[in-house]
Amino acid sequence: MSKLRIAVQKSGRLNEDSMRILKDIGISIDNGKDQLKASAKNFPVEVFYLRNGDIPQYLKDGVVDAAIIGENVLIEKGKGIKVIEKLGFSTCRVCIAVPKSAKYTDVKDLEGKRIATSYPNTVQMYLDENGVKANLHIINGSVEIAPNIGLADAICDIVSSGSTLFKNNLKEVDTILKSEAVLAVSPILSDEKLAILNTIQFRIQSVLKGRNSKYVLLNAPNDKIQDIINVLPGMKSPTVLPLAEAGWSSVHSVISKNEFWNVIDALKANGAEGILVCPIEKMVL
Ligand SMILES: Nc1ncnc2c1ncn2[C@@H]1O[C@H](COP(=O)(O)OP(=O)(O)OP(=O)(O)O)[C@@H](O)[C@H]1O
Ligand SMILES: O=P(O)(O)OC[C@H]1O[C@H](OP(=O)(O)OP(=O)(O)O)[C@H](O)[C@@H]1O
Ligand SMILES: [Mg+2]
Repeated sequence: MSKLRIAVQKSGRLNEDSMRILKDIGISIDNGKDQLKASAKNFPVEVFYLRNGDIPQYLKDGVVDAAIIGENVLIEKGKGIKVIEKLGFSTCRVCIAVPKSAKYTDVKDLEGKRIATSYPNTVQMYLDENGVKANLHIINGSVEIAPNIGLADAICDIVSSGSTLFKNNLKEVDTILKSEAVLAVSPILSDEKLAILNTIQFRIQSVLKGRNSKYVLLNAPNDKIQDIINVLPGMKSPTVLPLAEAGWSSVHSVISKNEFWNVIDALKANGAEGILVCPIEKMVL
């Protein structure tokens, strides 16, 4: 039986969360130190540990079948590679930044300027879309230093908290794209491998839904139950169970992380007591 070859970042910002999601979907890997390839013990998967920046080419060539990779890298180097799932970690944005003291109204201000970046294709696409001509300086790391040493008038790089820009006396002036880790797929994939990939994707979706939801249990007098049900979304409809104490019930439901605090406030306002909130490991719908 053939194995699905999945690439993950060998080391860096994506590695830990990538390995965690594989573990959470039940793929257990014996990863000896400095191993570049490892087979899962209990699933037809082989994991390849690679540089994030090299993965798009491996996907294009079909050397690996799928990958967990930063979306920004695919946009830069992976034209035509399909993303099948956004994974919700390593969120960042690719931005234009200029020295704090520089004047910047819009992208036209980059006309004729020198821009330092590790993402030349992404910047060029953005400039072309806006009819701006600028000179790109490709640097592989520490891009934020470029304006300070007189190498560039602006930079285009990844921003997350903004602290690297701040420390280098730069300000973010334009966002070219937003990125997060994604599951990407090679265009060359046999039916057998596609079936393995479908199983993996289904499991990932169950894990992500679980991560984005909370299980809530609460007690309430029976005359308040309908009001409480009205503020609970639930997967189907909330579970209502009688308590040992007459006239009281326990209500169980699932709440999305995004609306969590608003729902809790509404539950309290509608007479809920003893509210318990539990994490959900997986949600299989
Ligand atoms: N500060 C950040 N906050 C959140 N996500 C980030 C941040 N910096 C980078 N990322 C995301 O993580 C990915 C990997 O970044 P990292 O710096 O670990 O590797 P890299 O140097 O870009 O790649 P390589 O593995 O080729 O050395 C980036 O492509 C981006 O999607
Ligand atoms: O907005 P912030 O939270 O400060 O994050 C942004 C910084 O993080 C990344 O660098 P990283 O630390 O990955 O170093 P690298 O250049 O060696 O990849 C990115 O290239 C920025 O420099
Ligand atoms: Mg980095």
